[in-house]
Amino acid sequence: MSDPSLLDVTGLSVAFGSLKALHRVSLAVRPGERFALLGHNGAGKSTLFRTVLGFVSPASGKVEVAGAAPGSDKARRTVSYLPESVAFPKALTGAELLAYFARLKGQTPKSAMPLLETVGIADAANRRVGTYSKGMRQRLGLAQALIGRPELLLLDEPTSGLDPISRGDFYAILDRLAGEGTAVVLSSHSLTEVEARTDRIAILSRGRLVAEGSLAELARAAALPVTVRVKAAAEDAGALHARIGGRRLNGRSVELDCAAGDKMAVLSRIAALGDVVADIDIDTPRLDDVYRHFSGHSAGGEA
Ligand SMILES: Nc1ncnc2c1ncn2[C@@H]1O[C@H](COP(=O)(O)OP(=O)(O)OP(=O)(O)O)[C@@H](O)[C@H]1O
Repeated sequence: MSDPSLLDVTGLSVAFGSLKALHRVSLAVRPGERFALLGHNGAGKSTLFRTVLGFVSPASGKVEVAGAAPGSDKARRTVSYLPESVAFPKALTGAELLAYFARLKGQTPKSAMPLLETVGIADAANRRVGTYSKGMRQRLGLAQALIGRPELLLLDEPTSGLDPISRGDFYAILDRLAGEGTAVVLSSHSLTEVEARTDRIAILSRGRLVAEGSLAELARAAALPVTVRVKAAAEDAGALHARIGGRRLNGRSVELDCAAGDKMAVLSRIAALGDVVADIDIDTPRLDDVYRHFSGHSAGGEA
C-alpha cells in the first residue's frame, strides 16, 4: 500500500469578496514526492499555499496536513514554507540568522547549523547576509525552512531570479530531500526546469485545477501525439515516404505523428524496413505542449 498523503486538499474553494481565488481544488501529495504547481499570474498558487499554512480560511472544502487542520500544532510541525522573496536582516551572518530562526521554532541553534552544510553554504556561515548572492540567500531561506525537519516543504517560486547553475544546485538539494522522504511542493513559471525535476504536476487556471498527474499521464490525457523522425539510409526519403507515409522533411528524412499507445507498433513497422532506415528519433510531448493544451495559454517555456 502506498504511504498516506502528507497533504490532502479536497474540494477547496477560497474567495476574497466576490473573487473566487480557488474553486473546488482537490489534490494529494505523498512523502518523497516532488510536486509542481503551475499556473498563470493570479491562478491561485500562493492562495493554495497560504490556505495550507492556515493563513487563509476555505469558503468550502477541506485541507489536511498529515491528517491535521492547517495551523494546528501538528500541521505546523509538519509543514514549512519558503516565500518567493525572502528578506533577511543584512547585518547578521548566515549562522546567526539560522540560530535566530531555530530559537523561534523552539529548536537549539546547534541543531540547525548542519543545515548550512545541507544547502551548501557552510563556508559562508560567518559572512554577513548582506554580502550573499541571490542564490546564497535562497539557499539560506531553504535552510531556514528545513529547521525542525519538516515533512512537507512549500516553496513559492524558489528558483526565480537564479542563474541556471544555481537553479540546478537548488534542485539537486530538493532531489536529496525528496530522496529522504520529504514531500516538496513548489510553484514555478519555468516549465523546462519543472519538467525534469518533479514527479507530478498540477496546473491551475483561474482558480481551477485543470490537470494533475505525471508528465506522461498528462500527455496521454491530452492525447498529444508522439513524433517519430526517420532518416533514410540512402538519402532517399522518397522511397521511405512511399513505405511509411508521414511528412517529408528534406531529401533524407520523414516525420510521422502517432498516438502514444501506438508508438511501439509504429517503431516495429519501421524497424522491419531494415537497411532502408539509417536512424530514428522520437519526440515525446513536452511540458510546454501539455501546459498549452490544458491552460489555454501560450507557454513558450514560461507558465
Ligand atoms: N488577500 C487578498 N485579497 C484579495 N484578493 C486576493 C488576495 N490574495 C490574492 N488575491 C487574488 O486572488 C487571485 C489569486 O492570487 P494568487 O496570489 O494566489 O495567484 P498566484 O497564482 O500565486 O499568482 P503569481 O504567479 O502572480 O504569484 C488573484 O486574482 C489575486 O489578486
